[in-house]
Amino acid sequence: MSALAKSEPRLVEATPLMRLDGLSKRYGPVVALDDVSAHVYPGEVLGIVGESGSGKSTLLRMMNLQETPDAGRYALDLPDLPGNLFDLDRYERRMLCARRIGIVYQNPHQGLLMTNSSSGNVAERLLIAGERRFAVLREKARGALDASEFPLDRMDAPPIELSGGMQQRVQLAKAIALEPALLLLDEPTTGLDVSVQALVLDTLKRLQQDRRMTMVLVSHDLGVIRTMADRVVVMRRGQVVEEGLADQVFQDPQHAYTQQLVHAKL
Ligand SMILES: Nc1ncnc2c1ncn2[C@@H]1O[C@H](COP(=O)(O)OP(=O)(O)OP(=O)(O)O)[C@@H](O)[C@H]1O
Repeated sequence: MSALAKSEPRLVEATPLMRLDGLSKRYGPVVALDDVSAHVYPGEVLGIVGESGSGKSTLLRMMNLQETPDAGRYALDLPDLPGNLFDLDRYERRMLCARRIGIVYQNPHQGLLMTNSSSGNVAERLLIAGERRFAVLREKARGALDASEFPLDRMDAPPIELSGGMQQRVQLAKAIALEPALLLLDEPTTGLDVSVQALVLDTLKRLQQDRRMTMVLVSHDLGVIRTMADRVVVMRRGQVVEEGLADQVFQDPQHAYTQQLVHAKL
């Protein structure tokens, strides 16, 4: 699928950058998450895979502090943060997300102002974090767009005038503009043509390798997870049913549900 070979498995470091412990969330009678725990090591790509409704996006929204669970804890191994990030108030959450967590949504309307310029969308992230100098904003926005392999001659065009692949690159530029500690990707290539999807995945992989970026990638597409992830969490009905190194999980799935997923894909 991708022109870039998957990198060698990275050495596992002792302290996870991110740790989720016992997250549970109900929406009325629907159990979206049931005692979910997961962790991500620095520089690693964690893939989260599972059927529709298994709780993947809910989990990612929690990592982006957009939602609070009914129970559970969330920690990032970064200076000056509480042991449980759900203890932060709304303003503190917003600042932490703007400065340290980037997110790319499946639907660009969720992440972008579609009629503002692409460079303006990226600059907005920098503005929230306190940058006010116009020349610096523009230069940093240009750098982030360039790193996302966005065609710079279109940087003043609004996303609404761009292709789906380019829109995802603007989202990506906005997400990485402040070099976040954690990059969250929620079905970032779903809905794109297969060839465009491969190019966007190549960009993500290049960024990951060059910057040793820590990523959490949610996808229902095993091919995407297989291309990108070092480790995988398999979710079903709000629970983690299997977790392990991606190659192991794909070659020798242990849980009946994972076996079904893997064999359906072959
Ligand atoms: N805001 C909400 N209000 C009510 N129910 C919700 C809400 N968000 C999620 N749910 C429910 O929680 C469950 C998990 O949803 P979630 O979107 O996390 O799954 P998913 O694995 O990401 O699915 P998909 O791949 O279809 O996006 C589903 O049953 C969903 O209907």
